[in-house]
Amino acid sequence: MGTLDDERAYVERCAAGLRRMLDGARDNVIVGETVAGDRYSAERLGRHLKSLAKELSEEPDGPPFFGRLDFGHGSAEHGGRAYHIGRRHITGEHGGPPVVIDWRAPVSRAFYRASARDPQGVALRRRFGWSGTTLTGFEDERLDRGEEGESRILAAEIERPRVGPMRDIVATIQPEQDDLVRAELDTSICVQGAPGTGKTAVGLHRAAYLLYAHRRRLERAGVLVLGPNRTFLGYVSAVLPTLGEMDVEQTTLERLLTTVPVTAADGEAAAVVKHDARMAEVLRLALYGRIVKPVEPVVVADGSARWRVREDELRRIVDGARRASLPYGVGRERVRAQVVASITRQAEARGRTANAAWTRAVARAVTPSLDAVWPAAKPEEVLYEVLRGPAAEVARAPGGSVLTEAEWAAITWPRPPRSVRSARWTAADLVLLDEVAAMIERPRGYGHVIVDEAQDLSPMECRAVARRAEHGSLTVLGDLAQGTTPWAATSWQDRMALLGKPDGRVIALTTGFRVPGAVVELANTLLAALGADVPATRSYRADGRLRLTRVTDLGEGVAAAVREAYAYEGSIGVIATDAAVEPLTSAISNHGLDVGGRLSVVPASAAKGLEYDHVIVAEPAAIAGAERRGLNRLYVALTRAVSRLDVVHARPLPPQLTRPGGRPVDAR
Ligand SMILES: Nc1ncnc2c1ncn2[C@@H]1O[C@H](COP(=O)(O)OP(=O)(O)OP(=O)(O)O)[C@@H](O)[C@H]1O
Repeated sequence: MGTLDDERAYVERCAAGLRRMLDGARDNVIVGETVAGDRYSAERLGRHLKSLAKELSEEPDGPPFFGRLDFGHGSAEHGGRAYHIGRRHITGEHGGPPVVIDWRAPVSRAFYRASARDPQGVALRRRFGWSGTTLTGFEDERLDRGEEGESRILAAEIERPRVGPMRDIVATIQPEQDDLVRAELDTSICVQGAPGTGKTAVGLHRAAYLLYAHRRRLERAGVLVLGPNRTFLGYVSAVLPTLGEMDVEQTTLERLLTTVPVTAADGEAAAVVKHDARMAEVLRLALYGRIVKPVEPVVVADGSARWRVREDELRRIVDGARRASLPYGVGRERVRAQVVASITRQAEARGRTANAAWTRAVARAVTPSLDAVWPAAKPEEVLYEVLRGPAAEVARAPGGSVLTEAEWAAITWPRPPRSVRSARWTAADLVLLDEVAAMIERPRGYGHVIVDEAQDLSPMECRAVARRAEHGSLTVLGDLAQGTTPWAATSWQDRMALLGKPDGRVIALTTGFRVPGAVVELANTLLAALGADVPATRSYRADGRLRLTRVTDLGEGVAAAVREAYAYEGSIGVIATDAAVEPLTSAISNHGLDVGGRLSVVPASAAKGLEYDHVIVAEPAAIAGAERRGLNRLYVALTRAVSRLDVVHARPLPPQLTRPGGRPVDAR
């Protein structure tokens, strides 16, 4: 079974194994660059080996394993064997069995899933405790004897103060999370989870798992992770590389859709219309409205000959291409090809040989006729026509009746730019431009797309994501209670349909690993007022502290709370309305306290998905009152704390925030 000394000796074997892998990878870099069949594979192989060599040599000296499974003799497949499980596979000596098994391998699954009730052949599960790279101890569960208990190592990992960016959770993935991490590649899933239930962690580990299980397919097709903003990505983007996965594209939807600079902003009324699913129809009609009925034949001069495609034939060609429901750009090229084919037939009937150069020349020569019936289109031009105004005039154009007059008035430019080149685009316009671009030419898709904070996606944004997962699958992560956009989701079924996966399973995660129990209780009192139909959650954490402090001067009060927070280790986040960030930053600095380092002052609008060890929420009533879904915003702010939450307020607290049981919160 192994004593601590045995296990320490095993750590040495792992180190030797890693050295062997590193030497092997280095040798292979040299060989790989010369042996691969073609340039593309040589490059790929070379890149792969180089990154493996780099990874292995730069591997932070993390623990080589975190767990061990000893199978009982009764297990058919693994009878009597023991396996160490770690973040990465470590090869054994002389082609022998690996010394460490990757956490994603099928056999590792039992580490996360086996229980006394269902031991899955496991006699003993061992969890290791480390201090840096020193193995400090282990905990055993003799599942074959029905032993299974609360793990101290697990609790310590979950309750550890947070510093720096988010870490992986491979050592402590919970069974309900493991189910989602290992869901089949072809299944799209939607995870509804209260704050801190590990949605983001699950999404990232699912990406790593899928890449392991379907490496070939996904390396080619690509995996995309979409987060709500850059700060969030900064917080989570190190997790996949530490799991050895460098090739996942992690970005925000806005960045993914940015084809033109955003230099203007919409008011809420305009944004709401622009994000409505009906805009897809408006844009479709505007784009296809550019196609006009042919009124002239196509005539191509060719030396002494003149080739002609009659008006009625051209009309048939155009109608046929329209009916084929091809992307607009492909339709245009089909019309061109059919016109050229018709001319080729005529020419050949007259004894002309149609070689490639001649065909190309004819194809060029028909462009003016093609432009007249099926003009080339750029997304900006189409959107310019839609937003150009005046509203009443645009409303009469194709697609006019899809929106009401008031809606047209909301989105058309009050002072239209002179030309498309001088148009100033907004963030919502990016989504519309993407819609048009995709109607002209299908965008690149991915094998798997993971979208976080998905409750905030608008119907038009969902369509943009759906297009990228059309031939792949989706992991949708979110919490209906945390929706803060005007178009936030109220039901996952609707969103999954908009995301193109109406049959995607919706699964709830209900155990919170971030927020301490007392804080969850307080935040939960808001739920009734949020109108979101979400299951109740419980916190895994019995530790933590909640304090409500009424002050006369908010800046002073917050600075005092910060000073106290500095006495503990871990990150500190002050969360306030966007407008209060500056004055509070000054107030904190004026008290001689450093902003930056482990203290951040965060606008409530950017706090989503983040967590701090100690959170100070400044003036909840102001956060709740700052926007239409201000109470949802407050719910997000209150649920960022890992160890301690201070609520500091000069104004009365919002009445929706009550003590469990319904008593209003007494500030003092
Ligand atoms: N099984 C686990 N073991 C250890 N830590 C975990 C586990 N699951 C989640 N955590 C930790 O709990 C915290 C919250 O996780 P995460 O950010 O993924 O939750 P979330 O559901 O996305 O939250 P939110 O809705 O607030 O964005 C993180 O620090 C994460 O590492």
